[in-house]
Amino acid sequence: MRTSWADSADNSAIGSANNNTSACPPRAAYVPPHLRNRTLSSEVPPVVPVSHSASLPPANDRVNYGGPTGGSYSKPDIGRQGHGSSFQTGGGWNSRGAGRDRGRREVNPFENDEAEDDSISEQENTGINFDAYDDIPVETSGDNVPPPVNTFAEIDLGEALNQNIQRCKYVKPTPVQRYAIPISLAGRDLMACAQTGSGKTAAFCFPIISGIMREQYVQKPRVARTAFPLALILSPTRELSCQIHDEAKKFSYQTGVKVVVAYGGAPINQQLRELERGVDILVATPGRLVDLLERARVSLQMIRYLALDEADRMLDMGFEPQIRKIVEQMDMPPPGMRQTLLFSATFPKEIQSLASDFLSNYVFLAVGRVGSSTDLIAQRVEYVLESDKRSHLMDLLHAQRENGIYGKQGLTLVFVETKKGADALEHCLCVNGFPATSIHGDRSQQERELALRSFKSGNTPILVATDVAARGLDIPRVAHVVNFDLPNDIDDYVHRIGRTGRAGKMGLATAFFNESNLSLAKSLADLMQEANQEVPAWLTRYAARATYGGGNRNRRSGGNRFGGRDFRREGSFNKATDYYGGTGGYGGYSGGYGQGVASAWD
Ligand SMILES: Nc1ncnc2c1ncn2[C@@H]1O[C@H](COP(=O)(O)OP(=O)(O)OP(=O)(O)O)[C@@H](O)[C@H]1O
Repeated sequence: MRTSWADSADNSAIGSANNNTSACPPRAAYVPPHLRNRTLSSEVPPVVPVSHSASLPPANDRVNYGGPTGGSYSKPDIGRQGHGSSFQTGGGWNSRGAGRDRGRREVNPFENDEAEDDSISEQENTGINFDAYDDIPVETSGDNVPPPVNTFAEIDLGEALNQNIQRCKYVKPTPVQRYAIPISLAGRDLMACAQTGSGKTAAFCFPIISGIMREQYVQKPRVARTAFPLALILSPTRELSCQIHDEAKKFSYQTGVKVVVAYGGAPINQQLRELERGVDILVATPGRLVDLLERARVSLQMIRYLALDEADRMLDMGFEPQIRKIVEQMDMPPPGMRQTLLFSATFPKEIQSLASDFLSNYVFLAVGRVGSSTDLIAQRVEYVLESDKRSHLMDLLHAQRENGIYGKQGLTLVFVETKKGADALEHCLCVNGFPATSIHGDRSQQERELALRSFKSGNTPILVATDVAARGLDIPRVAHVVNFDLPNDIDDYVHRIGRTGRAGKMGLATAFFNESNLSLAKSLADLMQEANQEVPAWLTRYAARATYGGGNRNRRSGGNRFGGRDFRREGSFNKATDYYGGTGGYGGYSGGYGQGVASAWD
C-alpha cells in the first residue's frame, strides 16, 4: 500500500522505520512555526508566508503493421526536399521480427499502467489540458517546411503505433508533436525547441519507430557479437535514458521494433546480452556507448536516425568531445545520409551554431520562445540568507503539509548545487521529520534508482537533487520544485522548474535568492516577466544593479536572451568569435558550472 507523506512524517516522528534513508539520529527536531513561541523561538527567523496561486486488445501476439493499402516504403529519403512525397500511405511493413529476439514473448509495458491505483490515474489525467499550449507562438524556418497536422489521424504512423498512442491515452498531438512529426516523417533534419513537459519524447520517438516499421528490406551485416542499431537516441543522464527507453518500449509495443538501453553504472554484461538479442533503437548515455563502440559490440554503420535529447546539454563543454567522437569519428553515416533530430527546451545560439555541424538542410522549430518557461508553472522567488535556507525550506514544507494543497500525493523536488550539499540537506530534513531522499553523482546507480523509485511512489515525497535530475525527468506528481541553491545558468533554472507544470498541469516553483545569485538576477527577472509571473521589486532592483554594475556574467545576458531564435537568421552571428571567444578554445563560454563546482552529470 502507498504511504502518504503525512503518514510517513507521522511515522518518522514516532520513530518508526523510514524504509529509504539510513536511520536518522535523534537530533535538533524541526519546530513548526505555530509551535515556536512555546519553544526555541529566538533561534528561528521570521517566517515568510507561503502563498500558492495557485479498449484495446491486451494481446501479446505480434501485430504486424497493416497500413490501409500495400504500397511499399522505400528507405528513408534522407536529405530530400519537400515532404511526404515518397512516404507513401499504407506502407507495407509486415514482417519485422526484431532480429534474434523473434522467439521471445514481449512484455506488455502497459500492464502496470492498467493495474495502477484508479485514484492516482484519475488524479494524473485530470488537468491534462493541452489547449493551454494552443496560444503559443510557433516559429519554423528552413526550406520547404512540411505543414503541421492537427490530429494523429492525419498522420500515417502505422496501426500498431496508433494503438499504442491510444493506450498512452494521447488524444491529440501537443504543439511540438503537431509540427515535429510531419517534418521528421518527411525525412528532414530538425532542431526543435519546445517548453519543458510539452511532449518532445514522443515527437522524436514516433517518426523513428514509424520509419523503422516501414523498413522492410534492411539487411544488417552479420558480424558475430556486434549489434547494428538503426536508430540512436542519446541523452545526458542514466535516469533520462531509462525513461526514454521505457517510453519508446510503450510506443513500439507489438510493432516488432526492438528498443535497448545502455547506460553507465549498471553491469555491462546484461546490456551486452540485450544487444545480442537484436536492437533497432539504441537509447544510451554517451560514456557507456563509447565503451560499447570501443569494444566493437556496437557498430553505428546502419544508423538511419540520430536523436539527441537535451541537445544543448549534449553539445556543451561537458559532453561535446564524446558526442563528436560518437557522431563524427566512428562509423556513423554523415549528415545527409542519416536523419538527425535535436530536441531541447533551451537552445542558446552558440550551441545552435555548433549543432549545425551535425545537421543537413535542417528545419528549425521553436514552440514558444527559445528557452522560455511555461506559464503553467507559478514561479516565486524569495530573498533568503544562506544561513536561513534550511529553516525556510522546512517552513515551506511544513506549510505545504498543513495546507494539504497538493493532496497526499504531492511531491517536492529540492535542487542544490553540490553533492555534499544534497547529502547534508537530505540528512537535515530526515532528522527533522521530513521524509527525504537524494540523488546525485556520488551515489551508486543502485542508490540513485532506489531514491527515484521511492520518490515517485510517494514513500519519500521529498527528493533533494543536484542537476543530475534537472533535465527530462517526467514525474507526474511533482507539485513543487524548490531551488534551494539557484543554478549559475538561467537555462538550468528553466529545466529544473520544468520538472513540475508538465503535460498541461499546473505546478509551483520557489527559488531562494540572495547576494550570491546576483549574476542570475536579470535573466531570472526577464524570464519570470515573460512567463507572466510577478517579479518582486527587490529582484528588479538587483537586476538593474547587475546590468549596470557588470555583475551579470550569465552567458545569455546583454538583452538578447529572447531575441535569438534560429541563429541562421542572425546574419552577423559568428561561431568562431561568439562561441570560442576567438581563442580556438572555449574561452567565451561560461557553461553551466560555477567555479569549483563539479559536474553533476553522467
Ligand atoms: N499528445 C499527448 N497527449 C497527452 N499527454 C502527452 C502527449 N504527449 C506527451 N504527453 C505526456 O506529457 C508528459 C511530458 O512529456 P515529455 O516527457 O516528452 O516532455 P518533454 O517536452 O520531453 O519535457 P522535458 O523538456 O522536461 O524533457 C509525459 O508524461 C507524456 O506522457
